[in-house]
Amino acid sequence: MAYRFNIFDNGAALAETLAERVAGTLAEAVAMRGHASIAVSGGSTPKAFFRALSSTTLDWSRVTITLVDERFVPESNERSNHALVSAGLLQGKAAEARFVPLYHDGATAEDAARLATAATVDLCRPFDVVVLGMGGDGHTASFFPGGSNLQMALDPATPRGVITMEAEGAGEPRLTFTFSALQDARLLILHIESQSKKPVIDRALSEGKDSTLPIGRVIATASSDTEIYWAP
Ligand SMILES: O=C1O[C@H](COP(=O)(O)O)[C@@H](O)[C@H](O)[C@H]1O
Repeated sequence: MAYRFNIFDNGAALAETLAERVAGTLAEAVAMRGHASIAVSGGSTPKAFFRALSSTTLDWSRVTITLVDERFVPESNERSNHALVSAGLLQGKAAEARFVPLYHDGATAEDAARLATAATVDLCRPFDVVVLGMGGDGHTASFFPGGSNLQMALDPATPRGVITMEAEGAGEPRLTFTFSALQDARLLILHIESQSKKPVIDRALSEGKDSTLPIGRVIATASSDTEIYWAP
C-alpha cells in the first residue's frame, strides 16, 4: 500500500508529534467502541516516544497495550521489551492501561506463542494502532532476514497471532505477531531514528514487495497505509 514519509529535525520533536497522533487515534477508538488496542515495538528507539505518550490525556483505563514482538526472556532481563514498556510507557497517566505480555514464564517459546495468541485474540481484529520499528538489517517486529519462520510470518494467509522466530541477528528466540495481525491496523506507524537507517528504509521502499528487507515487504503489502516517522 501507500506510505507517507514524515521527517523531523530530531527525536524529541518526532516523539511529541507521534505521541499526539497515537493518543488521538486511541481516544477516537475509545469514543467509538469504548476501548482501544495498541501494539508497540521494543528496542532502543521508542524511549522518548513512550515518555511523551505516557503523559498524554485520555482514558487509559480503556486502553490495552501489547508488544509487536518480544525476546523470549522474562521481564527481569535487561533485553526484555516488556521491561522497556513498564519503565517508559506504563507510567504517569498511562499507568492505568492494561498490558498483555507475549512472554510467559516457564513455557517454551512455542508454548508462549500459543498462550500469547490466545491472550491477544480480541485485540488484533484489527489493532487500533501498531507502531513498528526497524533494525539496521531491515527487520521489523521479529521478521528477521533469514529468520526460521520468516515466510510463515509474512504470509498473509497465516492466521493472526503470535509465532516464534529464530535468526542469527536476533540473539535469543523471539515471539512475534504475524504480518496478518499487524498489517490492517487502523493506524499503522513505522518509527525509525538514526542517519544510518535512512539508506535502509530508502532501499526497502524502492524494492517494495520483492525486497529482501522484511520492512519493504510489509509496507508494500499491508492493507493499511504506513505513516513513516523518521529523525536523524
Ligand atoms: O529487536 C528489535 O529491534 C527492532 C529495532 O530496534 P532498535 O533498537 O534498532 O530501535 C524493534 O523494532 C523490535 O521491536 C525489537 O524487538
